[in-house]
Amino acid sequence: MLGATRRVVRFIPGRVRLVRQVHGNGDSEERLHFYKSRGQHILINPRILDTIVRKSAINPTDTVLEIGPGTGNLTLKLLEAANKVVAIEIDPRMVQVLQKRVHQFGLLGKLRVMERDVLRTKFPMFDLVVANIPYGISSPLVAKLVYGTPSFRSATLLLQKEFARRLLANPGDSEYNRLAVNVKLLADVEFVMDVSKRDFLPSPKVDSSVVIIRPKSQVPNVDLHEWRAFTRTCFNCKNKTLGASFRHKRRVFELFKVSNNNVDVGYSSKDKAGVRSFKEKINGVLRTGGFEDKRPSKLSLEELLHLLSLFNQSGVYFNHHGRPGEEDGSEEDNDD
Ligand SMILES: C[S@@+](CC[C@H](N)C(=O)[O-])C[C@H]1O[C@@H](n2cnc3c(N)ncnc32)[C@H](O)[C@@H]1O
Repeated sequence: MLGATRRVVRFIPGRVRLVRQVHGNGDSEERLHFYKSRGQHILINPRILDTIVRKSAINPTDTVLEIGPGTGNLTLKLLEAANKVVAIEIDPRMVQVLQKRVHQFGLLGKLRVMERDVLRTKFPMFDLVVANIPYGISSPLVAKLVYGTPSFRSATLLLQKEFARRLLANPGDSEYNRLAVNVKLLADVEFVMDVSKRDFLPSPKVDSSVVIIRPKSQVPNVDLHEWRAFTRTCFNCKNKTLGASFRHKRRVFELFKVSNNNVDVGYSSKDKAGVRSFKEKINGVLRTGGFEDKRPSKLSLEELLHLLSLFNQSGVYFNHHGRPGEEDGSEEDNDD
């Protein structure tokens, strides 16, 4: 069996733990400080590793992208199942251990390692993602995958349990938030299993869950920049009514500018009258659409899409990319 890991853990005072890790084949021995700040919690339960690989339904012709391979426990199993693995790892010490281990199993020819920060790296071509990701970057990473990646079959991700619950949440659930609604627009999320903190080395403070994100084959015809700016405005205070959220003076002012080609707004009576009538327009959309007393955390994807189209039809835009005739650019955004 590939990649089994026995370990001896010693605690040293201070920030980090010294972990003496002895790999299954006996002759590779590494000493590593695992950094909390990098989310370095190594998955050591072979049963969980096997389930993650099996549930990912990897074809022998697939290229798998692994984010944060660490010391390679998951990588070795992915290399057995896939044609190729591209692994993006930020920590050069981990890269060294990974390459040494993979070499020992004669699988180096199937592995490409990119020693980079995944959030600053353009993804290479791949068929699917399988990864135990660093939890600290879950939100921008999921957004990058779902919003910034041309086409892939699925992403099997080991996530912090609470974060996974948010991705799986539905309107009305307490965990339902902007991230959930943004992901739902473009992808379906399936729950696979919960994973105990005891299955990691060192143990994190939180439990984890595995989910599979599958991009939808048909997505609503909506400008994605406009959509994300719209959900940012709506979910700013997710439990307030939309009527109350859109009453906010600064918000109305910003939307007025965006909807009017970033026009300079001063204190002239003409400008003030312009903003006043724009505010009336917003209120009119909310009233006639029946959204004034609704809370965003209770609205379905379809209802939110309907509200956005009502706004746009009335000339209310949330991002200049959304306005007719504007170029679609690319901008990074954190959805949480
Ligand atoms: C939770 S560990 C997973 C290790 C391994 N995949 C496993 O399952 O045992 C996360 C890994 O991601 C790496 N990492 C952290 N931040 C990263 C980043 N911004 N870009 C790429 N890798 C990162 C860490 O160094 C660590 O190896």
